Amino acid sequence: MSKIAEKLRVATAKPAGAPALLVLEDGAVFAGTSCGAPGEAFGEVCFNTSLEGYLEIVTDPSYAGQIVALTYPQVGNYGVNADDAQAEKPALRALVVRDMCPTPSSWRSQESLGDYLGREGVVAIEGVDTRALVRHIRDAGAQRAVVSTTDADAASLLEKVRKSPTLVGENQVVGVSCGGSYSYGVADLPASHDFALAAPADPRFKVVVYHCGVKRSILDGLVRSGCAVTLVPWDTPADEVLTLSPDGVFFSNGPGDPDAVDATSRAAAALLGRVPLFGICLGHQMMAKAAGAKIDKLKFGHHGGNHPVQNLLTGRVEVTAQNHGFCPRFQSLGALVPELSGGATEHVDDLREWGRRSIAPVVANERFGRIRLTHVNLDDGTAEGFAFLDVPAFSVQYHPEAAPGPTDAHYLFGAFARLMEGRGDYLDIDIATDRLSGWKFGSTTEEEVA
Ligand SMILES: NC(=O)CC[C@H](N)C(=O)O
Repeated sequence: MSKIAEKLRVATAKPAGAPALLVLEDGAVFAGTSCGAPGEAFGEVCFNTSLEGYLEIVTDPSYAGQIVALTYPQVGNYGVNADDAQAEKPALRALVVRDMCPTPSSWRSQESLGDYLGREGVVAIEGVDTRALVRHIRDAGAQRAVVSTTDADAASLLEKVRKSPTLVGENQVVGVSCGGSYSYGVADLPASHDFALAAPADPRFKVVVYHCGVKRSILDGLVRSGCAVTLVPWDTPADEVLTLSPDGVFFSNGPGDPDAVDATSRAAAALLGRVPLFGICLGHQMMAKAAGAKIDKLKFGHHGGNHPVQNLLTGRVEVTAQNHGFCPRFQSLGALVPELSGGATEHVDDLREWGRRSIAPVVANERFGRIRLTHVNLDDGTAEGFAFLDVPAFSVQYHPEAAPGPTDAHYLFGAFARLMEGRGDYLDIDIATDRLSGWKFGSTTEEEVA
């Protein structure tokens, strides 16, 4: 080694953390070192493929009950800034990375990610071959796992993992919802984000948000589209919400198995047709369940920032942020309406077929009338968006608020505003000229606010 290289090695070497182990329920073992809080944490292991936005991922309440592995190899380079956090506290069980950077460099950094995780009590392991881990999960599927810095015996950890609870059937929303109602408005926007400066001053809509573990960026998206937001707990009865006389109701993202979150889907069923509705991710699943949809569990889910989704109304492909392990099945909502489905009478197994035919198919739902498939995942053909045609409501499985990820789909917040204005063409728009939300395709800040 040259003298310079040796000096560099000494200057950048970090002190080795305590030994740590990641053990999967199928017996796979990954050794590494601790880079967060000491302890032992159980959960379903998944991987997120985003290239940046680790704080947004770590603080996304939808990760409650899960161990998250980041595929980007070096994590923590630009530190942590509280304005980027999606919730006050992280809800994920543990974090797995290849290499944790202890010396962040950014003018926005307030502390290192490792220090943040330690302070928040999140167990984390580094030094894991995350490529091997991802290939393993891709083949074997999502499963229970443990990260431990306190037990060095893989056999003993495996025994504990196999006794730990599964994600399926557990209500994780209870732990990340709010205790009572509160409001969120222009004054609450994160001050260091450019858009906070350009937000509309006078909210035009009163919106109630079912807080199932909502990401702050979703609230920001609603406020930027002219909403004054009141958040209510996940199990608030629909009648209580209606006494607030909202212009619209929003169903938020949230963790865990949607089939374990009955009170929220019951509320969605009671509100459909009585007030305009919009749902994202778990909210999409809640609205679909209200219409009787069956929910599938995906083999290892969609967690990342580059999932291609085709908008069947415009034909355009949006690159989207995603974070879900479950998905409602479009085919379970009802029989096709041939005259609104290009003459088709039979459901197709692979929903990408509708994009090939340039058709946005419609089913007849027993309870709520006609429902249109508006968005499809181009990687695996899963359903990504529904619009009800006979009641004012629509929802998407992916994350238009990004955080982290691309903002191609931010126009959906503007669409919700148009829905609340009673416009039938609220979704049938050209992304490039969507002016209502102030969004200009390709820009990252609010440049024009109508
Ligand atoms: N981000 C979310 O809202 C996730 C929804 C649900 N918990 C799922 O995993 O599918």
